[in-house]
Amino acid sequence: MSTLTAPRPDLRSDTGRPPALLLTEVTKTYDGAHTALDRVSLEVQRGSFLAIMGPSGSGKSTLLHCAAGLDAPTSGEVRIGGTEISRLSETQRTRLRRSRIGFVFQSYNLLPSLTVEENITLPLRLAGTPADRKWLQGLVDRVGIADLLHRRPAELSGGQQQRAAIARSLAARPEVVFADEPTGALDLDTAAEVLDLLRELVDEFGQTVVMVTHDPYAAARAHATVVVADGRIDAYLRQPAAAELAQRLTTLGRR
Ligand SMILES: Nc1ncnc2c1ncn2[C@@H]1O[C@H](COP(=O)(O)OP(=O)(O)OP(=O)(O)O)[C@@H](O)[C@H]1O
Repeated sequence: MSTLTAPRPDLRSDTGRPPALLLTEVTKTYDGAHTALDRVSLEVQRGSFLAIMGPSGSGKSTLLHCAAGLDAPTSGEVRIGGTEISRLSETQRTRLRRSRIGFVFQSYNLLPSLTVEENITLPLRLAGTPADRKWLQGLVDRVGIADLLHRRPAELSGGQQQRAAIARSLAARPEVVFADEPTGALDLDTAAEVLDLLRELVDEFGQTVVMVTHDPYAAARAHATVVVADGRIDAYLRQPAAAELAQRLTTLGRR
């Protein structure tokens, strides 16, 4: 078994603590026939930013869903901060997702009838966790939406909505934030700002982020990129250049 390790930023030491995310020999078979993930092992250290890339249909979403407890693997083990989640019941997984995992989606997924502030604190209310006001204030200041808290999502730009979604993902101080194409709906400049923000949250707050993306420039903002092909990890690249990733994906697309 090859366990791959994302590099850790300098100046941070958490020796002795389990990794933020650990996948061991994870296999996912759909309809008892199609193997979407084939014995994938992956270790993501706390405070690191990992990108997942690969051709269409290679298994990126399946990997994200199994790693984030949205779906159960057919075999193998998934641990979030040391807790084995692959054998939990659906109810237990839902509870764990609310308290220990954050999500950022391409389409923001903010509830239109709630204000930005209500959207951000919704995961806490669902988890029954008391709000840490000081943390939340620092978070909305850092994310740059402190002046927008009383607006509804429809009154925000796409970039502002994604910033609000990022603040929501961090409200409960989760073990891992999973981002699924977080810049897919944004123009180039706004996408770059959102990626810079994600990277800064990793570097400043020690947050762990795992991001699926089709964009080599987005992946190049991470500490490392896993390239998935045919349900397996084809490559693990530390700080690859966007051009190298683009070349690799073009080659895989031709296979
Ligand atoms: N619910 C499902 N039932 C059956 N097959 C599925 C299901 N979800 C995904 N698959 C199959 O598993 C494989 C991997 O799909 P997955 O969505 O993980 O790929 P992906 O890399 O995220 O693709 P894309 O970049 O196009 O979103 C594909 O062959 C897909 O058709």
